[in-house]
Amino acid sequence: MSSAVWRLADWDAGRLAELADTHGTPLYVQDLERVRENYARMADAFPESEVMYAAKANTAEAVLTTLVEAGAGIECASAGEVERALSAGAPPERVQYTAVNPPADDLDYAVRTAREHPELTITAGARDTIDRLAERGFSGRLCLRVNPGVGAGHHEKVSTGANAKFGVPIERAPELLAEADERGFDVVGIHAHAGSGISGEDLAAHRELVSRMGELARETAPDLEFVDIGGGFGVPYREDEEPLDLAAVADATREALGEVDATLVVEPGRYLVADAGVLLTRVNTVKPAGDERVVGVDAGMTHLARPAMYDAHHAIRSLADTGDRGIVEATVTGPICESGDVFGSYALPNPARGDLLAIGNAGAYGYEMASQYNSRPRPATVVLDGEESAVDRRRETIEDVMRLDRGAPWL
Ligand SMILES: Cc1ncc(COP(=O)(O)O)c(C=O)c1O
Ligand SMILES: N[C@@H](CCCC[NH3+])C(=O)O
Repeated sequence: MSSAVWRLADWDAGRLAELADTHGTPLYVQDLERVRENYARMADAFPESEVMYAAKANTAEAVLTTLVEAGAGIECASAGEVERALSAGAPPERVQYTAVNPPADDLDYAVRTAREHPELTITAGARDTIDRLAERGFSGRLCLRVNPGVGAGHHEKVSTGANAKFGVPIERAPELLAEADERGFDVVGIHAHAGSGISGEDLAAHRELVSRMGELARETAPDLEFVDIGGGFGVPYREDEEPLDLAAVADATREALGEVDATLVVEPGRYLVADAGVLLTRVNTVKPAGDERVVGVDAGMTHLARPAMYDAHHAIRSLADTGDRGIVEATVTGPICESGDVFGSYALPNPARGDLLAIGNAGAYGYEMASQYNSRPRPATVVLDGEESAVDRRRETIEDVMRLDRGAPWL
């Protein structure tokens, strides 16, 4: 079995430096072999279950096809993700669209797609959504998203299980399931998701969610096909953090679920892709600031939003030939005109202009949350597979950024 943790030191510095020279920076690099290893570990821990990859973590085409080929289904948060999953070859019966306050266009798309592929499952988290599906003539495979009343996650902004935006209160689920059944929907599953980045003490909250879902399945819906307990499996972001003991988590999950006559579904996103990705960036500016150095790099919050958004920590490794420059405390900042555009403070070999740095664990919610704020083009993604490498997403240009503008000369 592959190592449960892959740290920045495990990346081949020479190869990353070559990729940066060839493709420029900032550059996302995603290792498909590591994605396969992560999937295999998850599938191994949950052998009689279905693993649905939460595509929102990373929709690079090669990542989706790699996971589909490995056997994963795909959990999608939008019409765009469903389209990506299907075009990556996911069989429609392994695709789930989780509708969260869905825009009309998404529902139109989902219903049209379900007409063509009746095996597709649509998950609704509000009675309103069920009504809107019915209005569009949908009576196919329906899953009900439940709000179990217990949330978890690495930050309050990613804890969903007790947030009223997500799902119907668990107490109302029996009534809504029965009603949907009477209205002629093919009610196939129940779903809940505690939140993202669950580890340590949060695991107890997750077990509580699983136990409530088990009870709901036994009590009200004995002929469901599946009970989906969401994703959220955490990964270590700090170099001294331990990885999840996935086998123990899986055992505790099965115990908390109890006997149910339905398939257990898990929806990992981060766990499958986070440590398989790095963001490469070059130092542009070095400024002394008291005992510290302010180190400006060419990646910022528009490329990797997590530090600005959640104060998330991502390890940074210098890939430069730093000789005996010594270690300094460096505040690593981006090029965006916001004070929050800071990755954090790092002890690094004294950085110099042109040094290449690798930012770790960038494979999940990295490129996906990138924006064009400050009219900054989004970076390229290169995927690695053994000795092979390929550009999965090309770097945007300023023309790409302006493509939709009214009156752009090339329109
Ligand atoms: C419904 C649902 N499923 C799965 C996931 C995947 O979460 P994670 O990437 O933490 O595994 C998310 C994101 O939090 C989600 O909202
Ligand atoms: N975007 C979050 C995870 C949220 C997942 C979506 N429910 C993060 O980077 O940690």
